[in-house]
This record gives sequence, C-alpha cells and structure tokens, in this order.
Amino acid sequence: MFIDVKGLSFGYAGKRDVFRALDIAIPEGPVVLLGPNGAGKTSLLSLLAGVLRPRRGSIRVGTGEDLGPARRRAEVGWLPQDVPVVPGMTVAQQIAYSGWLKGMTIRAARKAAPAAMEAANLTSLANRKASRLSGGQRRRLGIGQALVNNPAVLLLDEPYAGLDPEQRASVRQTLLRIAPSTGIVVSTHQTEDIEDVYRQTVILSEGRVRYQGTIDEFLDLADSISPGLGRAESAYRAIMSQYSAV
Ligand SMILES: Nc1ncnc2c1ncn2[C@@H]1O[C@H](COP(=O)(O)OP(=O)(O)OP(=O)(O)O)[C@@H](O)[C@H]1O
Repeated sequence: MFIDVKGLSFGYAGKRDVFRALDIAIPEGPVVLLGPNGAGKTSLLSLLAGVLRPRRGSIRVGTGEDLGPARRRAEVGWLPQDVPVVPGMTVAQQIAYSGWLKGMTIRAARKAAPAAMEAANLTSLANRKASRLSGGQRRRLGIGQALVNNPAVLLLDEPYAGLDPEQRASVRQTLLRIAPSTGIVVSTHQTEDIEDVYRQTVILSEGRVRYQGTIDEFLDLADSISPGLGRAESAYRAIMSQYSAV
C-alpha cells in the first residue's frame, strides 16, 4: 500500500476528536482527497506529513515503515495551504533554503533546486523575489519547495485555493506534469478534470472515509449528470447526498 493508516486517533486540544480509530489503505497512484469543509482533509495531510502528531495509531506512507513524525517530515514533500515567503529571498534561494530546513546540506540543496524549479515550472522565475510572485506562482513555489528533497510522497493541501482561473491552470499544468512520477496526495475542492491527474479517490467527511475507489469506479457513480456539473462533481454529490453535508 502506498498509504497505510491504522487505528488513527487525533484531536485538537479542547475540541471534539477529528479522527477516532481511522483506517485507510490506499494503493499506489496519484490520490485525490475530497470532502466538505471541516471533513478532516488538512488534518489528515498534516498527520501524514508529520506536522501533527497522532494520539494513537500507525501511519505509513511510501514503501517504508512508520518512521514517526520527525523523520517523515524530512522524507515527504508537503504543500501547506499558505506558502510563507522569506523576505528578500529569490525563488531559487527559497527553494534551496527549504531543502536545508529538511536536513540537506546547503550545497546539496542548492544543487537540487534547479530540478525542483524545473518540475514546478519555475525556471523562468528563479531570480524573482518570492515576495513578488502572483498567487499561482507562489503556490508553484510551494510545490518546488516540497519537491526539493526528491520525496517519494508529495502531499498537497488545496493547491488551487484562492487562485483565479488562469493561476489555477498554471498549477494544474504543474500537477499534470509531476503526478505520474510522484506518489502524490492532493486535497481539493476542485473536481473539474480530476480524471486527468489522479488514479485513486478518497472522500472524507466528519473524520470518516465515506468513499474510496479508483477514479474510474468513482466516475461510474455519476449515473445521471446534473446540468452544469461534470461527471466527478455529480459522482461526488451522489455519494455525499447519503450524508448530511455536501
Ligand atoms: N488548528 C486547529 N485548532 C482547532 N481545531 C481545528 C484546527 N484546525 C482544524 N480544526 C478543526 O478540525 C476539524 C477538521 O478540520 P480540517 O481543517 O482538517 O478539515 P478540512 O477538510 O481540511 O476542511 P477545509 O476544506 O475547510 O480546509 C474541523 O472541525 C476544524 O474546525
């Protein structure tokens, strides 16, 4: 399994648990994680990335064992919803810097930066100050940072959030390019054209897995397509109509 989560329990201090004994096993292939606001997508990706620590349970991503949060953080690539910009740094410098933060030597990180920029479609922006990037460019910078240590698993949280259609298209091109060769999990509200990028679908709501299947099985659930909605959106709504929130 590409992702193997067993008995995962997690909650934020003083709040209702987000996950109670959650099990998910997802085979290899780019994965799209769908679900309404508050479903637990960000929490799950942050737990997979080692940014949050589970109260109980085991997490394996990629082919290895449960490494624990600290080592997993160094071994996966993670795109948070907000990509912080380091004042004064160029795109190339910020990408190298994030490699150093993940434990690479600065020399190795500088050497790795061009390939990460190439993959994230940033080469022409290498010398641009990160603070001057547009929303879509900044998201691509975050993808470049996530790729710099050549991770086996890339976790992207809402890569399209807050982007206009043109910026979304630029991020989508990047995902189309990297998804086939990277173990990638993407949380998104954007169901448009997901069949082009992903092979596996997982739908979460209220901290539970409501659906899991291949993209083809998922799309087959769109028996009648509502006017104005694509197949994926229709399938998503058909599944979620069984639960309270869509
Ligand atoms: N930092 C936090 N502190 C306390 N509660 C939180 C925090 N982050 C999320 N939550 C709560 O945890 C639950 C799951 O939230 P999470 O952000 O993981 O969902 P999501 O599916 O990513 O939602 P969205 O699509 O809105 O980003 C929600 O009830 C949310 O209110």
